[in-house]
Amino acid sequence: MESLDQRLVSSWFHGHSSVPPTYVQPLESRPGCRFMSPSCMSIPVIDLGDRHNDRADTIKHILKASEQYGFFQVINHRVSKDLVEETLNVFKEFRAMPPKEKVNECSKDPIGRCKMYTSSENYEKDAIKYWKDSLTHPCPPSGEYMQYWPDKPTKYREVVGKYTQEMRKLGHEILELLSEGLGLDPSYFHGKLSKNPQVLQHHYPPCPEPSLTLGIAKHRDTSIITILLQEQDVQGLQVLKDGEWLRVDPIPNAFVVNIGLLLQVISNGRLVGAEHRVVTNSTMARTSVAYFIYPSLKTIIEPAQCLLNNGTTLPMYKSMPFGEFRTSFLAKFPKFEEELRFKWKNVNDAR
Ligand SMILES: O=C(O)CCC(=O)C(=O)O
Ligand SMILES: [Fe+2]
Repeated sequence: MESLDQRLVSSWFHGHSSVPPTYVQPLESRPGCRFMSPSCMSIPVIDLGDRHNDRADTIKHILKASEQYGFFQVINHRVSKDLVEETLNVFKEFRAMPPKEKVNECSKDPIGRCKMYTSSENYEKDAIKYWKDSLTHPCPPSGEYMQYWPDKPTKYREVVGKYTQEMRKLGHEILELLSEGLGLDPSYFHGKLSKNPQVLQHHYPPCPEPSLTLGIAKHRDTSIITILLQEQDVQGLQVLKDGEWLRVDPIPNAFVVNIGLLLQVISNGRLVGAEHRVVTNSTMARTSVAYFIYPSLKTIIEPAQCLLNNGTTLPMYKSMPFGEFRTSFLAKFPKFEEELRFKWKNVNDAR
């Protein structure tokens, strides 16, 4: 059997003028133009540094974007441009290392929380594979697990350590705005709900037949929110809005933020954990870095009590510890969200 370093798309794609049959998506999943919106349509942009707007305005905009799209970009976020560049560079240096070395650098954690994989986390189960390689590890503020992170390139731990601390601050700032908008305490997400952040870097090599493949299948994130850094000049991310795929084009010095399924549940369905996917292209490799805000495994995920107005509003979702949520999501995807929903026949049945 092939080893992981041999399976990585980046190890073998050179010199292929067509994609192997196992990478050809069924017709209905292919990234055709049929459902593509005009490129003038885009997700909202939230200016976090806008001194002309007051906080109430920013909250109004961010809430509207989260209700209508579940996706937005943030600009003027105060994360240093140099640090963002250094982070992308360190991941690109990682991506250029020999395959065996990459896999070795990600295989130090005895229980596999720091790891590399190709296609998806479920490679064996993926009947059709995805055109990407990924590297992931926890990045809690305590610094725990850092000894299992890659230590090549030499600056990896220093740079990714600083970057994930900045993401934590930015994540809290965004969650404070969303909390205030929803009517929750501004610090609602500061404790166990954001205790287990995870970083996930994707490398999508150029693909000889982009119209037949996908980098990531249509999915929702199982996070509270996700903050994504995408390379300038390489398009790939798309979000499903009203039945059409909308491109999320990179804009300078911005992060893409999306609402995860957990926040959809906590907000009792008010905010949308939107479906998204990644398409490939034939000329340029693409790197993206996702920072997921996750709770600790025992944290109960359920609609926030204070949004149920003392029992006068029905909860739309069942309660579940995050650990169980993750396991069920992976086992039952894509039907999980449906199962999580209460199906009240009428209001009186519920009481
Ligand atoms: O690479 C991207 O642009 C998106 C990645 C993503 O959706 C994910 O990691 O969940
Ligand atoms: Fe995602």
